[in-house]
Parts: sequence; structure tokens; C-alpha cells
Amino acid sequence: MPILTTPEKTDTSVKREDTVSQQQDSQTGTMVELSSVSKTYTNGYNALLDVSIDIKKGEFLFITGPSGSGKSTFLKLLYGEESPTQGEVIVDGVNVANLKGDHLSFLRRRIGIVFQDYKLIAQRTVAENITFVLHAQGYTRKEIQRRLEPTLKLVGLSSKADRFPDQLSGGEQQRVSIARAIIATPPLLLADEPTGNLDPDNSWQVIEILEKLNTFGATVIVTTHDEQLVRWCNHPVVQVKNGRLYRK
Ligand SMILES: Nc1ncnc2c1ncn2[C@@H]1O[C@H](COP(=O)(O)OP(=O)(O)OP(=O)(O)O)[C@@H](O)[C@H]1O
Repeated sequence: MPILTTPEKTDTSVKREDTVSQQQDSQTGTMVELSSVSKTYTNGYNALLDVSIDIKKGEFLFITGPSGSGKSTFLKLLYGEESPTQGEVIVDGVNVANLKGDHLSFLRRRIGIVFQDYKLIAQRTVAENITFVLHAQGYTRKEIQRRLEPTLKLVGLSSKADRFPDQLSGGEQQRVSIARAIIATPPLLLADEPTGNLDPDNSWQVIEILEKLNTFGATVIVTTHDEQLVRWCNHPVVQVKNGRLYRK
């Protein structure tokens, strides 16, 4: 297991009492259910073929598979970025394929998403990047401040709240994007190749944060093609191969 070497370590002792109290009661049942799902893109490419899977609340699951195997497509179906050509996608009891407009926005508020390329706004500070969505969703200034400090602490960036993304390392930028994804305490966290641009120490740090969130109650689904990373962790793994899913 690699040793953390970044100067400001993540604070995994941070408690997020609101997260725990909201989520401990609802730790049973299914968070994600796909039934006979296929996805064919408009160019005729079959990305997923007759896929069925149940992911329980509170699970930490890795999705692995080679480039182009359908990992991102799988996640996109969960947050309604793509619709299945066939079959049903149920997330937290809601059929995603039927959602539009405000209903889809409402579901997405309950899903935190982390991308490989961070997707930070260059002209905004760390704090602004993290709280941007909360402002847009009408949270009060006081509530935003109440959430910001523990979230920054959790990702080890308390001293860098006023920096801009280009003043941060790649690992720090990814931790900003995780903070942005979790500040609204979503019960489901999706991370699409979150360590794809990071060295082993930073990758491990990202995984440690995701694991901590999982212990707070979030269901976490992480795609990666990094087999070594998967071996380090003792979490269930699903492999995507030729558009089909296999539990390992
Ligand atoms: N919008 C699209 N239109 C057509 N084909 C697409 C589209 N998006 C993805 N594909 C194809 O579907 C397949 C699965 O893509 P996907 O991005 O899900 O793979 P992946 O496993 O996440 O790959 P990577 O590890 O490289 O990110 C690929 O062959 C890809 O070219």
C-alpha cells in the first residue's frame, strides 16, 4: 500500500454527522438496478448488451475493463446522460429512462460525479468551484459555509480554498472535484476513472477519500482500468467485457 506523500494530508477523522444521520437509516435495499439493459449508440455501436446488475446501498464497487469496453457508458446511464436502447435503469428507486427536465435535475442532485479530467472552472477559486452548485441550488450563504469547511478538511485542502485550479497539482485538482461532488452529501457517488491522470500516491489518496465517504454511508461506484489499484483495495469488482458485465 503506497504511503501518502502530499504535504497536506486528507483528514479522514472529519465527521460528517449530517451525512451519517441522513444515510444510516436507509442503508438497506438496492441503490442501482439494471434489468436487461442494452445501449446502442446512433452510429450502430453496441456499447452494452443485455446487462443486468443489482448494486446494494452502501456498496463500494469497482467497474474495470479495457478502453472502449463500456465503463463510462454504464455510468452515463445511471445519471441520465445516456438512455438505454432497451431495458430499465433504476437508481434509488427511480426509473432514469423516464426522467426529463426538473425530475432529472432532482435525481442528479442525489448523485455526485467525479471525472478523470476534473472539469474545474479555471476562473474560479477552489472554494467557488466547490460551492458553485450549492449557490445555483439556492442554499443559504450560512449553510454553504457550514458545509464548505469540513468538506475542504476532508479532502485536505483547507489551506488552499483561495487558490485557482492552475495553482494546484493534478492530485489537488482531483480532490477539489471530489469536494464539489460531495458537498451536497449525495447518497450515490460515481467516479469515472478518477485516478486516470494521477500517480500512485495521489491515486491512493483519492481512493482513501472515496472509501471514507463510503464509510459515511455513500454508495460508491468507481470505473478504472488500473488493475493494480483494484488489487490494493478489497472491494467487489465488476468487469465489462464486450458490452457485458461479469462480477469477479
Ligand atoms: N456518443 C457515442 N457515439 C457513438 N459511440 C460511442 C459514443 N460514446 C461511446 N461510444 C463507443 O462506445 C464504446 C464504449 O465507450 P465508453 O466510453 O463507455 O468506454 P470506456 O470503457 O469508458 O472507455 P475508456 O476506458 O477509454 O474511457 C466505445 O467503443 C466508444 O467508442
